[in-house]
Amino acid sequence: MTSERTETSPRIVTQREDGAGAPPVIDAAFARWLAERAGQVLLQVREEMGYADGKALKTAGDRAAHDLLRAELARWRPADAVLSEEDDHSRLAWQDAEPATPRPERLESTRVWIVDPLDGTREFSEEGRTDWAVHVALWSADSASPSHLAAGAVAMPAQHRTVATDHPPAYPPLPPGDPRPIRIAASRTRPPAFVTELAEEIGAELVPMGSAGVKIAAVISGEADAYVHAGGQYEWDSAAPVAVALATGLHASRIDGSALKYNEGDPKLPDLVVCRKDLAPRLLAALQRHLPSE
Ligand SMILES: Nc1ncnc2c1ncn2[C@@H]1O[C@H](COP(=O)(O)O)[C@@H](OP(=O)(O)O)[C@H]1O
Ligand SMILES: [Mg+2]
Repeated sequence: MTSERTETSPRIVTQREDGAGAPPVIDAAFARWLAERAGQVLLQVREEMGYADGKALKTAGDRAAHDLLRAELARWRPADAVLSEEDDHSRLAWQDAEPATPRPERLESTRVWIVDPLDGTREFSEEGRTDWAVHVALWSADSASPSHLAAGAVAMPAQHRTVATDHPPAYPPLPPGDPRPIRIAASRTRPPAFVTELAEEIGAELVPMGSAGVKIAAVISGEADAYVHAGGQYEWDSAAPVAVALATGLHASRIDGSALKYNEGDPKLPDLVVCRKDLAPRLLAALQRHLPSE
């Protein structure tokens, strides 16, 4: 007996070709699916609008990706809470807001999707740049890891790649035996002064690029040895790429070495370091000497 399918046997369809069918059930694969769908929408927005009005392009991209993430999360994970850059900017640090401001629902939830619909917004609006990303992470109260990140995906549609925890990338290759400067990925448009000082002290090179997700993906692929940032950021800027970095076996922490925590009352998460494990002691020691003042 043969198990080959005949011309007339029914085709098992798990997902419609327009991508609108049921997404994967497993959270990590769902995160990849969702980030990639939003990435396709962003490519379309760029295609349709062009680059003449950068501000309008950024706004339209942010909005379109946010709407897609919101709608798909409401449809496929209706019981879960969401923390999204686009929702939360209006009422960051709710503790300091008007007394009547309600406590965000996500703080009572055991599962919270932390999403950045468009990370590297500035680069998205510049023709030819590929250093922008969509971040989708799942925070779970049940996760055993200190960060409580249970899944994450970073889609980089203009680079035709996604890194995600469903298939964590291999640990980055160790550098060749010859000594060569450490490469630190840093903001292309606003590298913190202390990172420049740190790089000088340890003889490192700065590799400028946009988007926190793209920079952490560069550490994951071995294109950079570390990403060091301080001076301001929010949970959505790092949750998804940190989930992937941790799943790959890399070091990820605050710059004082403490654990990165997500789904906090105030979503500000102003600093972090992501690097290979062998580099962490040296970088953290050097960071101690260069900690920026609050
Ligand atoms: N000092 C700061 N304060 C707040 N957010 C910051 C920041 N520096 C960087 N970020 C955010 O971190 C992301 C990566 O920045 P950069 O490309 O400069 O490294 C960007 O996210 P968005 O593009 O989602 O706004 C940016 O807004
Ligand atoms: Mg961002």
